[in-house]
Amino acid sequence: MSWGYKPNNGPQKWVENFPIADGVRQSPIDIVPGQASYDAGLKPLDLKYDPSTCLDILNNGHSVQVTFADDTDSSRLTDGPISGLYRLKQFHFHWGASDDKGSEHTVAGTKYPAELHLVHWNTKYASFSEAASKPDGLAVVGVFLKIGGENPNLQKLLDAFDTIKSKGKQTSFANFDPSTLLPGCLDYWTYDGSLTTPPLYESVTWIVCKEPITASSGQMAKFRTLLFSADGAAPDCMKTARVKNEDELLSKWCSSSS
Ligand SMILES: NS(=O)(=O)c1ccc(C(=O)NCC(F)(F)F)cc1
Ligand SMILES: [Zn+2]
Repeated sequence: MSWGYKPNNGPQKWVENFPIADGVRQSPIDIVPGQASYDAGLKPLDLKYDPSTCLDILNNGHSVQVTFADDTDSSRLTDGPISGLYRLKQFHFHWGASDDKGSEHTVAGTKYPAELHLVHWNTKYASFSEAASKPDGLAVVGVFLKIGGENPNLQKLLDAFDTIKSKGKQTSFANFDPSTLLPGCLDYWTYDGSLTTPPLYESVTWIVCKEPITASSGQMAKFRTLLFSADGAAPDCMKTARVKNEDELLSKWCSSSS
């Protein structure tokens, strides 16, 4: 039985096979803006993405993921809270069964309907897999989705969902620019945390954007048509999101405007 989001294999059970679930820097957390400390030493994020590095879109059974060619530095993250250069590997989403929940991080207890994660790895290591388990191996940019107007950039992804409805399906997906999914303002909170799904490696510098992007309720409903289950198996609608115990956040807050 592999990990998932059901009562018998979900977040409360992950510690049985992944004891680091009880670790010291587990994500997600509740971000409490009033308790975050401002750090004037933090730089604005520098994100540069090359749409020609976009490869394919995949239903991996616990999210929908868009994967990028990471053999060059052309899609990368620098500055912000990190040192060095981190290459974009993939982005994916977490969402809920209804519009009132779904994000993994919360802001003073507020849940958003979904959360986008842009996953980057530190090029001081030879590959993503080598970086994935190192304390400074990964940097994930998180962007909240809130219900609002139709998002035409998000729609390009949703239009591909019908061909990757069940687990394991993937299809080519070219020339998508992930920066079209970023908010206008890139102010962020940052803290040292972990992967939010098994193996829960404590290898992530989290960079959570303060400003959400929008998706319509209909667009959120499209995420929920994706299935956890493989072709032929009993259909099991995908709803993701791990919500960890509410603990203090020792975060730093950057305002690139100041
Ligand atoms: N939801 S998250 O924290 O952005 C997140 C990002 C990446 C992975 C991932 O690549 N797991 C596979 C690995 F690396 F071999 F462990 C898991 C979770
Ligand atoms: Zn994620």
